[in-house]
Amino acid sequence: MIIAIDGPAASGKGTLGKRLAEHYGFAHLDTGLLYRAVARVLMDRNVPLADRDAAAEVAQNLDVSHLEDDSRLRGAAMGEAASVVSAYQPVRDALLAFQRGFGAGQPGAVLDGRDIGTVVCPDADVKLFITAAPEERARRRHLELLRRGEQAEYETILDDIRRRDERDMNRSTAPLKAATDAVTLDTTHLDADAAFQAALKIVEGKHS
Ligand SMILES: Nc1ncnc2c1ncn2[C@@H]1O[C@H](COP(=O)(O)OP(=O)(O)O)[C@@H](O)[C@H]1O
Ligand SMILES: Nc1ccn([C@@H]2O[C@H](COP(=O)(O)OP(=O)(O)O)[C@@H](O)[C@H]2O)c(=O)n1
Repeated sequence: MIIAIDGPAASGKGTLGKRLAEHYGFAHLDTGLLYRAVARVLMDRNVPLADRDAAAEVAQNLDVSHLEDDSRLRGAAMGEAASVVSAYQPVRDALLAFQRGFGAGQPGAVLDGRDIGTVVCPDADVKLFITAAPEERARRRHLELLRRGEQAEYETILDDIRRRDERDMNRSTAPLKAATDAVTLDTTHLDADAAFQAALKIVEGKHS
């Protein structure tokens, strides 16, 4: 079984994906980490993010084995940079096969990102589109960054989130949007436990 989770920045996709995967004993892939990792390699090499050919070359040769271990990937700068390189079609093309093959040989997989229900797994068994008001998402990300020890201003994070959503929704390739057969879950007034319970109902409802 494949569960696809999409939605804007800091809506709780990863948190939910992890919990659903634990609940069902499925593999989980936070696909944002792939784009963050491409951005990180470019930044480490001092290559401008605007260099599309270099970004494509990095994506084609990306080492996907240590994504979860690297806390720098989760920083605010990398999220912004990921959103720039993720708009390049050759970068997306290079990362597609890995995402589509993810979870093969497992009882199931949960993938979260921006285009899982629309492009990566259009035949997913369940598609969730997780949203929350930008102010609530900024509040969550602010807390998260402070906990990680990153300097962060709420207003700056809110601006960053709005700009990134705008870019992700309006790019020509695989824009952020709900698949026509996705169920939208607004978590503005749901804590992580309540969001998980609501998602579980949707998943079970699709399979009962
Ligand atoms: N429903 C929720 N209510 C409050 N905080 C949440 C909720 N879901 C996730 N969080 C917290 O918000 C932050 C962003 O969540 P995350 O799962 O990383 O979002 P995304 O993967 O969509 O960027 C994390 O610190 C997470 O613990
Ligand atoms: N499937 C995906 C996942 C992420 N991305 C891009 O990667 C960026 C970082 O994604 P992320 O999921 O790690 O970001 P957060 O929602 O955690 O802030 C996004 O802003 C998108 O531009 C994408 O284009 N497609």
